[in-house]
Amino acid sequence: MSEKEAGSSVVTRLSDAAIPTPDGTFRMILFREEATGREHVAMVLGAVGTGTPLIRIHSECMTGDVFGSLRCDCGEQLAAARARIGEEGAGIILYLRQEGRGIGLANKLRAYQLQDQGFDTVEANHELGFAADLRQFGVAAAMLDALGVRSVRLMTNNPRKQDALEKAGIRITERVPVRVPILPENRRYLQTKALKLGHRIDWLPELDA
Ligand SMILES: Nc1nc2c(ncn2[C@@H]2O[C@H](COP(=O)(O)OP(=O)(O)OP(=O)(O)O)[C@@H](O)[C@H]2O)c(=O)[nH]1
Ligand SMILES: [Zn+2]
Repeated sequence: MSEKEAGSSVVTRLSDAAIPTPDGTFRMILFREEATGREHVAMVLGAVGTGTPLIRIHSECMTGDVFGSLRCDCGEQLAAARARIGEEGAGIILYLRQEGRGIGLANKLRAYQLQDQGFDTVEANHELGFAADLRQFGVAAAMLDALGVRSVRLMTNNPRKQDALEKAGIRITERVPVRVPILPENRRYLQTKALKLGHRIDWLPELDA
């Protein structure tokens, strides 16, 4: 095991194994964030220690990632990122255990109940006493550092994620948009992300409903 520090985050590499997927055989590398005890995952395909690999930093969304919830775009984004990295033959998915933009699964389900009563995703967080987004990305920088990666092309629609990663010491040479289908179930969520959280979702047809 080896410890790595970047910014204020310290991570310890715990273990790893090959994980074959339809998009290629990734190496799953598990890290522990010392400040919180949370275990975060790096899925690494191919050689990434040189150049500027394509990466996705994905925050845990059990409802979308595992169970295919259509309330959000997470599951589609994760699959799209894996496929795109598979096409390039190299890249990294950092899977961060900050469910519900950091409020945890229990509170996210409460937030969904509020959304069913008419609150949007940001208002629901506020109603529960949380800021709109509690996530920290220093741990992602520490994991990249441990993997020998200092410069990346980042797959995201979220400029705040980009800023946070740059502040944590990672150079971003390009932001690569992640296009996902707009469905009746996720349309309002995507609109709110674009209007209130600053996401660049240029393919949303209109922003006024
Ligand atoms: N609190 C809350 N969290 C949500 C809701 N819908 C999805 N999430 C969480 O939002 C996070 C989305 O993470 P990402 O897809 O990595 O990030 P993003 O900010 O959407 O930015 P992108 O890189 O463009 O996808 C996950 O942690 C989800 O669990 C919601 O309605 N309320
Ligand atoms: Zn989600």
